[in-house]
Amino acid sequence: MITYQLVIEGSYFSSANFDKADFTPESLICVDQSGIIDRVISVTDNDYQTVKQVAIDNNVLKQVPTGSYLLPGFTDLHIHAPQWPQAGLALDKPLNEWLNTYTFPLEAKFKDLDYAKKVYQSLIQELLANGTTTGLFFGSVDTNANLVLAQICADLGQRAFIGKVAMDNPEQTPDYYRDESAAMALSETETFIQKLAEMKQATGADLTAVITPRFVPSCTDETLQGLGDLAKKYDLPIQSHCSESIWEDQYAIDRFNLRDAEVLNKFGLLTDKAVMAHGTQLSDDDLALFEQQQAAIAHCPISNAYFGNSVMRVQAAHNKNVKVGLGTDISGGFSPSIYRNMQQAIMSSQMLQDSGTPAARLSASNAFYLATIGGAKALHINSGQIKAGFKADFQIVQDQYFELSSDKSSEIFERLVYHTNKENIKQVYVAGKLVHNNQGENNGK
Ligand SMILES: O=c1[nH]c(=O)c2nc[nH]c2[nH]1
Repeated sequence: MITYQLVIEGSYFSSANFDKADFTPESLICVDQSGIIDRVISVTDNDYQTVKQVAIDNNVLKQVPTGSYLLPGFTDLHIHAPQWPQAGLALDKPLNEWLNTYTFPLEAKFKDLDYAKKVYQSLIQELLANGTTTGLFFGSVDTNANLVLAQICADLGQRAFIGKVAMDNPEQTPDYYRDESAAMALSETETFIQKLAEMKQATGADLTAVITPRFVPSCTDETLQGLGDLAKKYDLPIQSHCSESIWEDQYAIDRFNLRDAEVLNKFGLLTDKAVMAHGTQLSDDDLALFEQQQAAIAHCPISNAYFGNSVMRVQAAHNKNVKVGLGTDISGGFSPSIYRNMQQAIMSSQMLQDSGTPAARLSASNAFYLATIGGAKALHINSGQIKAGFKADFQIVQDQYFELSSDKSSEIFERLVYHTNKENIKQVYVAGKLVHNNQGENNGK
């Protein structure tokens, strides 16, 4: 019999598809030494008691307490790591003014590596505590600060996709915060790719470099083209913003006489490994281009309420087979919680429908799919489902109203989506490793 790293005994929820979350009662979820779910054993299976006993003997059994449930960890598809000190602040200006007034000055401070360390330590702890097991991060322009972020993710066990932000267009970026030239933007990106690969090798951490043009306005043509070439050369994911606001959408038309998505595609930046944030202004033709390229959208519903000028059409994108996941967009979005973003995604979709877009509404099951399978598909990772062959990324979540509300599984599920706070997330695992413990070391074992 395989010696497991971890065996969790409990009931769990996992998305079956976009429209349905499955509930599975009492099971053993067996995690192998490489952090992959090897088997899920039902209480009615013959070897349930034997496997459980071996797990007890090996001191690797974790029992989910009554009234708590195992859920897959979440993927956050859009986080600006250096904006963490600004989360919940400075949301009083439209995107372009917000960048220049508040955000570029803040990100420029990350040349100071002590500051970077302090902020990134706090951010990663907070994300893990909120059940986020995989994050797709924009760093800052400064390569060394991005390596500090990567090291902290490695130390704390956060699976991380990280990009050195490239921005070199003197017309849209300030003197104090930009890559000096296209050549510098590209060579620093390549340095970051190589140093991250070395760190991954040295630490064994799950780190991936991401090609990161901030957005079309921030970059010269040469940088956009060079980044497209680097993405191809190293076969890497790409992240940027696309049609986030009316201003950004119009900027691409004014400069290129093309839609924002078409500009990204022209430079080789809209690939099947691309994750484009926001997309509130995407047209049907843009969605068709996303589908053709198999590119994904990071839906950031809280941030979109401030900067997006409208609600992103998640159902329309999903119906066109465009991959969609959720992003907090720290700090355009004030909350580090994907739960808060699931709730906002549902509420915003209701408003979209009420304002005349038919069949726009999202359910709790839809939002949960976006937070789990949607994000994982966008990044091509086997995460977000509790199933053999998937990464053992989990959160153990307490149902606060277990004793006074319905015990129907579909209603427990909705309660978890609507009511889970950081305090209710008792433990979080990435690839079978405990990365957040809000329960005391031996409690519940
Ligand atoms: O929400 C956003 N946050 C940013 O930092 C940013 N940069 C370009 N476009 C952006 N949108």
